[in-house]
Amino acid sequence: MREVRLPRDLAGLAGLVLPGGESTTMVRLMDEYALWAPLRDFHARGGALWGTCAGAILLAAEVTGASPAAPAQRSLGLIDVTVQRNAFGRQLDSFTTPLEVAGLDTPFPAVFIRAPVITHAGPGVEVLARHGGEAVLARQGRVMASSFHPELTPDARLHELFLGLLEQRAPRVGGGAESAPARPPTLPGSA
Ligand SMILES: NC(=O)CC[C@H](N)C(=O)O
Repeated sequence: MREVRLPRDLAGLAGLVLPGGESTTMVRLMDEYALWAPLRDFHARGGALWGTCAGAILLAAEVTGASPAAPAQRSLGLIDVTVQRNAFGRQLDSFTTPLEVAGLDTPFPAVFIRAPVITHAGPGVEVLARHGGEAVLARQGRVMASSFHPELTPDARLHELFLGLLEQRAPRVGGGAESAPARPPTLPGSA
């Protein structure tokens, strides 16, 4: 596992998690570090992607603001969904809830932090969970999008689901682990 900040960091990876944060800032950083084409190429070459919260916003085909007045935002278009940002209100309206997820026997503890919802899913998209009627977890092929933050709970079932996508569908991208640059292990960052 390694942090990906620059296009070259993608070499040798089979999957990529786009974390939560602030998607407007992340769009600017993707411009700054020229990540748009390499990320699309990573997907086209068989890489699996999972976006959580702001990461899900980045993967969506279309992004809308919480109000019609909010400006539209560019996105990668790697999963055929429309995502509405900040759909549950402000930071103070963040919450945790047990979520029924298709394929899991017991509810998943889902942490929503100023989270988006999926307002439209195309025909190729499987909606795996809803909260209050709104889609909050979806998958299309080897791309997953979750409104919530599975990394903030000890429950690893969605991580397992993602790893399953790598094993089943994604050959290693960019020449295999052996040819990836050697790096010291990194601790998870605060982003
Ligand atoms: N927890 C998060 O990732 C919040 C996402 C943030 N509200 C955004 O629109 O980008």
